[in-house]
Amino acid sequence: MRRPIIAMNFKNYINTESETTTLFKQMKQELTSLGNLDDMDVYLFPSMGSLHVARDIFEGSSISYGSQNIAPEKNGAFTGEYSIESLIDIGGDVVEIGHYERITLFNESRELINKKIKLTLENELTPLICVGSEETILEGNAFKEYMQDQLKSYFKGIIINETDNIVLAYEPAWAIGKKEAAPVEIVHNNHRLIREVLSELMGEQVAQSIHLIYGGSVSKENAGALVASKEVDGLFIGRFGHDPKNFREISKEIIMKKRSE
Ligand SMILES: O=C(CO)COP(=O)(O)O
Repeated sequence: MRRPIIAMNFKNYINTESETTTLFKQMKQELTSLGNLDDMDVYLFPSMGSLHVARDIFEGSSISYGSQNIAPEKNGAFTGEYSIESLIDIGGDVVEIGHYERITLFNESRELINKKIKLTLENELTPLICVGSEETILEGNAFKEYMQDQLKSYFKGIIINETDNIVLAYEPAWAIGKKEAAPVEIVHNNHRLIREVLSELMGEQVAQSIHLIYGGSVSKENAGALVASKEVDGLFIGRFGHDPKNFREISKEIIMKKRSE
């Protein structure tokens, strides 16, 4: 059984120590008010300069935190990058890799993403890998072909085991930063197709162990419908989770829908 996931990417929206401290304390309180979350995974990706705040507030709780990016190697000459050694040192256990903004704004190649996935798995952390970030709406065979190509290059030379904790976040570029999320039918169908591709590449058993979540303009209004499919293991929240009350509502939808399956 795959564990349901509540994930949130803060990008560079909330950056100061005081803002982050206030927000994280409120979010922790809101999540606590939802009861025991031992059957869920909560992954938060603060703005990189605020990781120490996440450590101070979430260490020892069931809320995990991680970095929005890492250097492709453990250490060395990578000016301006964040080392996985720092993340491990600060108690992080999840790494976001290959977000659409990393690809378009910072020219990340598939080869580089492949190295980051390898490094994360070698260090026994959880990679949360963004996929499907194409600019145009792709469905059916066109989407499947895109995914075959992307996943082949992302996992090149990597042997995946059922016991590895891997999360793929389907984040179509055309639904990021918008008013509305991708239509529910497209999300559910494309998740099914991603799983088919994973099965072809890695075998059914391994494919079934990989988590698939959706991201792109997730809100308290659309969260319930988006997670109402066994193919969707959770959501990757952005802007519409900045208000702790909205974050609570979105989390509640995920918890309710996944527990009732
Ligand atoms: O990119 C996202 C999560 O990684 C989604 O962001 P928005 O929800 O703000 O569109």
